Formats: sequence, C-alpha cells, structure tokens
Amino acid sequence: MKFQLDGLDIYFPYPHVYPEQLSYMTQLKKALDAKGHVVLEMPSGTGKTITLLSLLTSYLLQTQPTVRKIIYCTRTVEEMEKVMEEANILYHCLQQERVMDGHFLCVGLASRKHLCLNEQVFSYGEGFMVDGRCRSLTASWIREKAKADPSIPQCPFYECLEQQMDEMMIPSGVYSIQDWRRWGERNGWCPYFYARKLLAFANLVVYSYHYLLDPKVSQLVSRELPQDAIVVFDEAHNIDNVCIEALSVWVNTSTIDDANNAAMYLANRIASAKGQSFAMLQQEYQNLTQGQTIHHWLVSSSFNASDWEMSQPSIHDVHQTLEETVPPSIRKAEHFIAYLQSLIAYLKNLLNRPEALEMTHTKFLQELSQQCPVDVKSFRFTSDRLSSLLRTLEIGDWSRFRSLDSVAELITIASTYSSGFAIIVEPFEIKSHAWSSPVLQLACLDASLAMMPVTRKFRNVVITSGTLSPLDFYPRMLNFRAAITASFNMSISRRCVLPLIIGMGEDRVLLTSKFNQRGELQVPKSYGRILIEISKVVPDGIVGFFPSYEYMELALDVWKENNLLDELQTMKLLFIETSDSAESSLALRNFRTACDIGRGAIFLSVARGKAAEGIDFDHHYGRCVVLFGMPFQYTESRELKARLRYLRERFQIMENDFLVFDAMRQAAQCAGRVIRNKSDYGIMVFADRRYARYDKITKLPRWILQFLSEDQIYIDIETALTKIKQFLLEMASQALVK
Ligand SMILES: Nc1ncnc2c1ncn2[C@@H]1O[C@H](COP(=O)(O)OP(=O)(O)OP(=O)(O)O)[C@@H](O)[C@H]1O
Ligand code: SF4
Repeated sequence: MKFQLDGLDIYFPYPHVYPEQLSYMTQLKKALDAKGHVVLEMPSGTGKTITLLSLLTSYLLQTQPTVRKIIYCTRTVEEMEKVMEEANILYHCLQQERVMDGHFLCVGLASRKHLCLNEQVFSYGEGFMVDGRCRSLTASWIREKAKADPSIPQCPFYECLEQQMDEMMIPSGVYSIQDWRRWGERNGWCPYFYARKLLAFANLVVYSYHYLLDPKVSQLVSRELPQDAIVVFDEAHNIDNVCIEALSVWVNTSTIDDANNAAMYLANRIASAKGQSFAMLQQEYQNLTQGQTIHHWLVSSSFNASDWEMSQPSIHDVHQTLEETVPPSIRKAEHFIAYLQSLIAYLKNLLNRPEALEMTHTKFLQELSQQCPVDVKSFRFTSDRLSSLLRTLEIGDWSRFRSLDSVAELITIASTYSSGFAIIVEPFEIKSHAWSSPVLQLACLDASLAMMPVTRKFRNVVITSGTLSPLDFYPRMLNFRAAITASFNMSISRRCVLPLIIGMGEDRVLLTSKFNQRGELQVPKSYGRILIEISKVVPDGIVGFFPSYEYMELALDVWKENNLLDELQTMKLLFIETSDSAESSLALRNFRTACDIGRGAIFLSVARGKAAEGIDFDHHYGRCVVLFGMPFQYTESRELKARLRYLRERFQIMENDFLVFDAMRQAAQCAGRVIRNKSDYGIMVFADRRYARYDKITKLPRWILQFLSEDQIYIDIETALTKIKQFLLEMASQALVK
C-alpha cells in the first residue's frame, strides 16, 4: 500500500500500518530532515524492521535519488536473515508500485565462515581458520607464483570471479546469505568476495555491527561508504558493550606462548632468508628508510581484495599512522622482531605476578618503554609493521600468527588513544577465587571511541531497539548529539501484556537477589515455590531468567534439597541453558518440542545469555517470563569498577545510575522475549522487591509501563496468581470471540 506522511509517499507492504509504526516513521522522518542522529524505542514485535526499511527506502527514493544507500546493522546472522526477509517483502511491494526507476540491490554480507564455497576451506569451521586458509589460496603473490607452477593450490571460485568480474551483471533484488551461496554455486564464483565487491553498488546493505564498529573490519569493508548513507543499528540496547569489546584485547599465558613461538619462527625465517626472500626484506627496509609509508609499501604491487586484509590496520585513525613514516628503530625486520620479543617478555612478567593489578594505559606504556629497545613512537606502528613483515615474507595463512597479532594489537591500541583504557591483570577467576590461567586485559572503558568515527562520518545514525530506556543514556555514553529521541506506546485493541512485580514470596519472605544476601536460602526457595505455583496456572511455555549462572546453580541446589524440583517436574518438563552453546541449543529444541506436543515446559536461563538476547519465545513457547532477581553486573569486577570510574569522570554518569540502567535494560530485554508480534500475549513477572522502587520502575520501557498499574506493583504470590488467572481467562475469551 501507499500513503502520505508529512508530504512523503510511503510504500508499505502490509494492508494496515499500526499507529506505533506511524509515530515511529514520523519521528524518523523528522530526524532525517534535520540531518541528525536519532534514538527510537519501539515496543517488541510491533514491526520495527519493516517500519525502518519502508520509511528509509521511500525517503531515499524521493529525496536522494542519486545516493540511496542504507546500512542496516544487526547483531547476529539470524537477525540479519530476518531483516532480509522483510526487505524482500518490501522489494516486491516497490516493484508492484512501479516506483523504482532502475536498479535496486540489497546485499547481505557475512564472513567467509558463512559464505565460503570451497569445501576444504569451509570445513575448518572456525572463522579465523577459514579466513587464514582462504588467504593462503588467494593472496596476490601466491596467485602470481601459481601462474608459473600449477602445483600451487588456488581457489577455483576466486579465480572464476576474477576472470568474469567485469562482464558480470547482477539483477535487481535482495540477496541473503543463502541467495549468495546459491548464486555462487550456479556461476562458480566466490560469494564472499562478490558480495563484498557489490557493497559499493548496493542500495541496502545488511551486515553485522562489527563491519562498522570494529576498526579493523570497518577499515577493510566499510571505508568507502558515502557520508550521506543512512546507518541503522537495530537491537542496539547493548551497543556500548559491542563498542567496548571492539577496542579491548585479552591475552593469557597460552596467547603469550603462541606469540613467542610465532616471533621465534619469524626470527628464524629472517635469519635464514636467501634469494627472493632476502631481496624482499632488503627492499622492505629500503622502502621504509626512504620515507615510504607502510600503506604505500603494502599497496605497491598487484594488490588484491584478499591482500587488503593482510594490511588491515588495527585502529580507526590509522590513516594518520599510515601517512607517517615508520620510526627507524623498527624498520629493520630483525630489530622489529627483537622489539616484539621484549614486548612479549614484558607482558609475560605482568601475567606471572601473583597478585591482581590495575594501571592506566599511560603508566603501562611508560613502564614498557623502559623495557623495550625502541622509541615510544614505534608502539603505535606495531600492528602495521607486523602486517608489512608478514606480507614481505609472503605468508598467506595468518591463522598461526593470531596470538602475535593480538599482542601487536594491544600495544597499538594502547598507544593510539590518550585516555579511555586500563590495563587489568587478573591472576585468578575473581568470582570464585579459583586458580586458573591469569588474564591480562587492555580494557576499553569508553564506548564512544569506537562509535565516534560512525557518528562523525554519517549524517544520520539510527539507534533503535525495543528496550532503550532511559533514552538519554545512549547519546551520553556514546558521546553524540541526538536530534530526536522518542519512545512509543504499544497501540492496543486488548491488554496483551501483564507485568507483575512480586515483592514477597512464601511466608512473606522479601524477595531480592542482592549479592550480599545470597546466603539467605529462603529467597531461592521462595523462587522455587513461585515457579511451581505459576506452572500450575500458566499453560505451555514458561521462561525463567537468573542474574547469573552461579545464582541459577545455587537456586537449583536449593530446589533439589527441598524436593521442589520433583514437584516442578510433575507439572512441566524442565530445560536449562548452560554456558555450552551446543548443549543449550539441544535443550532449547527439546523445550520447543515439549511445548508443541502440549506437555508444557520451563526453560531456565540467564540475563545477558543467548536466550535473553536472541531467542524468541513467541506464542505458546513463552506465555510467561519470570525474572528471578535483578540482573545487576558483578560489581566486584575490576573491569566494571574501572569503567564506572571513567563514566563518572568523563561523562558525569554516576556509578549507581549506570548499574541500575544496565540491570533494567537487561531485565526489559528478558521480559520482552515473550511478546514477539501483535497477536501474541504474555505475562512478565519481576520477582524482586527492588523493581518496585521509583529509580528502577521508571527505567522500564514505556510500552511495559503502560500495562503496569498500581495494584500490580509490590504484590505477593497469591495476588499475582489471581491476576494471572484473570488475564489468561480474558485472553481465552477474546480468542473465542474472534
Ligand atoms: N503492519 C503490519 N501488518 C502485519 N504484519 C506486520 C506489520 N508490521 C510488521 N508485521 C510483521 O510483524 C512481525 C514482527 O515484526 P518485527 O520482527 O520487525 O518486530 P520488531 O519490532 O523488530 O521486534 P523486535 O524488536 O522485538 O525484534 C514480522 O513478522 C512482520 O512481518
Ligand atoms: S575465495 Fe571464497 S570460496 Fe575460495 S576459499 Fe576464499 S571464501 Fe572460500
């Protein structure tokens, strides 16, 4: 269908548009007109994806006929495929309406792990192995040598693509991962490199957050995107954590050992280099001495898309680094290796300390400079200098240098930024105080560092999710100005959500998962009784979320000791998410089967886990969600403490405000799992008295608050059960009327 919104024709593929979709489009259009960024919270399952695609496409078709580029970032491949399905529906609508004057291309891009067609390479499974094997077949010098020596293996899909690339025409349409694989199989081309190539011509690009936020990947894939492209981050409630992860580096003792072996291997290769290799090393040294930049050197000869990855810089403002000449102390390959070895020895010393350590990254660099035989300026060049050396030695498969690369990346990032980082060494796993492998972390504390290149480059960045409250937090943490922030109610023809805050359990036990009160086993016991009572009245699927695996284990032990587990299983089958993803996927499949056959089941999981983030418990799979406690982060963690300190000093965000914000966004995310579309309905039980407090409750999204009346707050289990029964009766009678 087609309708007018503020003077713009909107092409929408469904016969009706929901009121919240209209409100969303109105605000989004205002932000586009204002050429500003926007933060929008939309109730779960009310069609956010199609609303975004429809408004943005209609807008670009009419206002920017020459640019027309939307970059839609999702967190997972599954989410990406869902977006592609909606894009396909929209594409057919646009075709029917005959609004496209020419080509319209939607490209979904994922890593080689998903797109590679070469069975031998694909069979390596792990992403970095697949990447490494692919590069060893496609690097320019390997292909060059293969011309003279046919025994050198190449990838037929890459070769075919290279030969036919210029004649290729791809029809308009939407190309998901599966479409690319089919397309590649039919034509004998590599879908990965083909999809990457087509990014430049695509009107709609759908890929993972990392392609924009991780500086290593964004330099490689997204650097040519035009500034007037519109960028969307969907499901962005954890975007700050993605940013932080992108610039953090972890090394443990096995990383150090691997890095050391790799450095020794390189030292031997350099020492024994003869003939062509020796000449290449000499050439590299001369080029660097004569003032040639690394960038220039790397791209100097017959460079291809595969080689780019080997020159990938590790930081976003690397352009500056690349344009500078390499400091003399690391120009010679053997000097550079000696420097790497002293760097590894220094990190090893830090890891071997018996006690924990936290220091600013500037202090770390100062100490390091006293141990390493190079000038401080060299630190920033470490990653690029390593890339150059591996390229010079014609090493195609980088997978065996992964640990060395991590060490180089750590030092490069630490020396690039003046603030926003800490060095943290944990000699053991701090929650349990159990001895395990020590870990050294370069912890990024400032999410805005990874986000800034995006918000500065692109005029319109859309941050959106079902759970973003309080909305002003995101612009503050990510350091950008939002032209519009808005949250929308759910339009209702019926009450489809029943939120309940239970403050007291059996025997009027005050419910709380507070860390320092976890010794009081009455609370987990009460949680068990609550689940049993709810299971008696709620049909089909129930999903329970704990703040952590440790707390879930504690509760299960208490339930077992008190025979609550047996009682529970007389009503429903019980499935549990663990940290093992294969085991959890099986549990989830069995849970769904139990719901399908009408037996009903319970799935127990943790906030921030896979089920909380990416699994839909729609319709009979999730009639009720129970939050056992509040999902606060583990506040004794050094990393969290350092981040809290930084947020206070840099952004004036108080510790408690951040912790509450974070716990409430996770809680809302868990609760939202049971409402996945407009025909769905579900009960949300917040079982912790702290949810009733003003500072917590007000941080729930509007679309949950709109269903939360006074008499649903701080109630006991009996009152809750009465309300649940009433609600289920209402839902059943409405279904009968229909
Ligand atoms: N106006 C509409 N009429 C009919 N169906 C719609 C309409 N809008 C969206 N839908 C459908 O509703 C379903 C839910 O949409 P979608 O997954 O985009 O929701 P969402 O808001 O992104 O949810 P979440 O943010 O929780 O993932 C999809 O199957 C979509 O095709
Ligand atoms: S070129 Fe493509 S098909 Fe060949 S190994 Fe690499 S990713 Fe796989």
